[in-house]
This record gives sequence, structure tokens and C-alpha cells, in this order.
Amino acid sequence: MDALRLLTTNVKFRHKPVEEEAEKKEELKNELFSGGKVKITGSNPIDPVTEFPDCIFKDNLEKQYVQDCSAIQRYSIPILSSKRDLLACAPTGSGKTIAYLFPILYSLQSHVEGGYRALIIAPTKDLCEQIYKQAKRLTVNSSVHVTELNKSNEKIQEKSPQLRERYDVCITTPMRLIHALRSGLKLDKVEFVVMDEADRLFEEGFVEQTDEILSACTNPNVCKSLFSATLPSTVEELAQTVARDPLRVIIGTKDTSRSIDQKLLFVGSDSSKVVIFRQMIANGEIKPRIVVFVQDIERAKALYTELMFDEIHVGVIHGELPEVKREEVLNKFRKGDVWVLIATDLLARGIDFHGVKMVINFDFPQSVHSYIHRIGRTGRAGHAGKAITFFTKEDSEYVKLVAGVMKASGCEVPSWILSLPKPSKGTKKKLKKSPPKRKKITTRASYDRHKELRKKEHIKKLKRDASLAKQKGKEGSTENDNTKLNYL
Ligand SMILES: Nc1ncnc2c1ncn2[C@@H]1O[C@H](COP(=O)(O)OP(=O)(O)OP(=O)(O)O)[C@@H](O)[C@H]1O
Repeated sequence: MDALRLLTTNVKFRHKPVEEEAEKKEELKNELFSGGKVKITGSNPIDPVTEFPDCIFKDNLEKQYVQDCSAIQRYSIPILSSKRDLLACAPTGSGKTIAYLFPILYSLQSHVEGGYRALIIAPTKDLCEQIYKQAKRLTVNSSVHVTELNKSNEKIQEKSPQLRERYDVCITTPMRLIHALRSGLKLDKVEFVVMDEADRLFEEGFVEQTDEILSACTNPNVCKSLFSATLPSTVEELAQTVARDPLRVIIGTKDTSRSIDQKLLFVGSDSSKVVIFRQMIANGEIKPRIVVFVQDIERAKALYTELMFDEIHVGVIHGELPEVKREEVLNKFRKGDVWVLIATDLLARGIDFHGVKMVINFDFPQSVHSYIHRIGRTGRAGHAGKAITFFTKEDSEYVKLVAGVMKASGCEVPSWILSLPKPSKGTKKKLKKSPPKRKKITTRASYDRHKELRKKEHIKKLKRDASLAKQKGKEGSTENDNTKLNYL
């Protein structure tokens, strides 16, 4: 462990005096809410508002203790209310959901029979569910009706298409919407289309679906807006082709996370990770609630199995879990019954938790954007957060990617990391396609694992022999084999 400590970069957090912490919090809040660094481009820019315009939706926001507009909201409200297309890039946790929901509801005002008038598209079901809940809270006591188009209610709406006429706002994933389109859904009344996590929606695998949806929105005056915390230039170019004379608003500096204290931690090899993680918990360096990101579903399951008896109230979420189970785990984490949530990149984007103190990248992320979205699960709505990224020898060629974000966000990065060569485009692509092969997560010695395997095989063989003997009617042998089984 001593050797590992020597290799560690900035493991220990600086213990700042309370006033310094408070000052930093205030600074962050100012940056997020008073506008901070804002760049607006496009023809005839629109002036920002200073507060939410008076309406029922504002009253509902106040009930949720949301009073001042965040920077992105100050710009998106007048832009979307005047039906201008918008490309918006603002940091994780800066209130982008309300930034599009509020002006859309404000423009729709009240219910109109006839079909969806606003479409909100997000890449995952979990995110749609979260947006839906926020939209429901905003529309209390108003006549605007919101639906989340998911597997179960799609079937109901398909059987009785007149039900669709009842809703003004539809929140869904691209796949679900395409399915509904193919079974007769019409989008000709749509006045607003929002693409949340827009860069993901314009990525390979999603872009064709996004295209099909946009072509189905035949209203010539449809207002399109794209929101994300990361907007790579390739995606922006694509987005510019679907938008009409858009305004582009960038809050803060692109690809930074200023509210998060970020650290890199060299852990030697994959097999040391669990031990180091446990040690950090024991030392109090990791305090709940935390989100721990791993590379894939198998590793998520394995880490969960490894930590489940550690009395740290661990939970796990990944794409193989059924929807109901996912929702249950998320609720437990929100309520504080789960302290350590192990997750795959499924959870990296958009999901909003209050009070997440830290994000641990147990496995190195596969892209800069995945890094930004993952660590963005902490440090939300003006609060400060911490993120630690483990890296091994195999990850070292990619470390510079993350170091760049850290530096731009104002975090300390050891000079030797900054002097590493910049990864080429090819290296970045390679990482995104196939991450490094990782050693299985387990702290049990391989001798123990082999012993267990041999034991299992032996039991199987005995059972097989016993049933064969039974079939042949050999009296006594079954009894003997079963007696043998009891001794194992
Ligand atoms: N004006 C505001 N004042 C205070 N809190 C706000 C305000 N706007 C939004 N919030 C709160 O901030 C949190 C983060 O908001 P939201 O989930 O919309 O962030 P986001 O920018 O979409 O983040 P991400 O990029 O991770 O999706 C939410 O809990 C939300 O209720």
C-alpha cells in the first residue's frame, strides 16, 4: 500500500477553512445564477430576462424553492418564448430541464385538444421519467397536460388514438417515438421540439432516429432546441443543419465543470481498486452519498457482489435491470437508503440527485464527454462536489484527455500528467470503441476461486452419477452418493 501511496496523485483532500469553502460556494452560485461567462452568437440576439415571468408555472416553481433564474434559464426563456431555434450548452446541474420546460409551458399556456404540441426527446427512459416528474410538478393547477410515452401507455394510446389528443406535451425516447410514428402517430401539431442531451441524440445509432422524428414534425414554424453540457463541434455542425437561424448560447467555458473538485488517482492495476476503495472509505476520504462508475454491466454486478456485505448500503444500476427495479434503486438512493450507487454510463447523463458528495470513476471513462457527464452527477445547482478518477497503467495513454478538462476547470493537475503527449484522434476513437480489457473484480485469491470451481464440478458429477445409478436401479449407491454430498 505504501508503494501505491507514493504513486498516488493528490489523494488527500485539502482541508480548507470553512470561510474559504463558503466563499467558493458563493462564487459558484454567482457564476451559475448571475450569468457568469456567457457567449451568445447568431443573428439578432435576444436580451436575457432577470426573473421568471409571472404565471402559474412560476408559482409552482416557487413551491419547489426555485426563485432566481439560472444563467441558462435567463437566456432560454426569452429565446424559446419568441420561438427562435436554440443550441444551448450549459454545465451539468445548471438547470437545463427548467430552461426548456418553463418557456414551452409559458408559450402553450393552456390545453388545446388536437395532439402533441411539444415534444421532449431524451436518450434514456430513466431521464424521460425524471423530466416527466419535473413537468408534472410545474403543471400543477394548470390545464396543460403532460405525458411520458413509454412502453405501457404507448399500447394504450395505440388502441385508443383519441387519447393522444388529450396531451399537449410528450416526453419520450427516440426509439419509443419512432415505434409510435410507425403505428400511426402524427406530429403535425408540434410547435416545439427539444432534444435533451442533444450530442448523444446526434451520435451514431441515434442520428437516423432523430432525423426521422424531425421530418415527421411537419409544422413549418416548429421551434427546435438542443440542450447539453457537452456539444462537440461535429455535433454542432449537424445540429446547425436541422436548426433555422438558431441562437447559440454557451454558459461558462465549454467542456469544464467548475463546481467540482477533480482528482486523478493512480491505482497501479485493476486488482488494487477494491482494496484502495475500501481503504478510502475506512479513512473517511470517501463520504456518502457517492456514485461509482464502472465500465460495463459485468463489472457493475461484480463490484456490487464484492461490496454488498460491507455495511456501506450499496446499490447497483445498469441496463440489464428491469425498469421497475431501476426506478426502485434510484428512489432508494434519492431517499438515502442506498449510500453507494454503482452504475454504468446509463446513469452518466442527466440524472439529478441532491446531495451526492462525490463521484468515483472506478474505471476510466471512455471519452471526455462521458467524463464530464459522469462527474456532473455531483456539484449540482450551485453546490460543490468532488470527483476522483482511478487510472491504471493501461489507462495512462488516455489520462491527458481528462487532465485537460481538470485544468480548464481550475483544478490542480500534476505537471508530469500535463506533459504527457496529447492523445491522437485515432487513440480517442479506439478508447470509445473498445476500452482496455480489465481484470475481474474480486479480492478473493484465485486459489480460492479455483477450489470453489472444482468443488462445484465435483458436486455436479456426484449428482449426475447418483441420478444415473437411480435410473439403473442400483440399490445403495444413491444413498452412498448422497451421503458423500452431505459431507462436501
Ligand atoms: N433556478 C434554479 N434555482 C435553484 N435550483 C434550480 C434552478 N433550476 C434548476 N434547479 C435545480 O437544479 C438541479 C439540476 O437541474 P437539471 O437536472 O435541470 O440540470 P441539468 O443542467 O439538466 O444537468 P445535466 O447536464 O446533468 O442534465 C435540479 O434539482 C433542479 O431542480
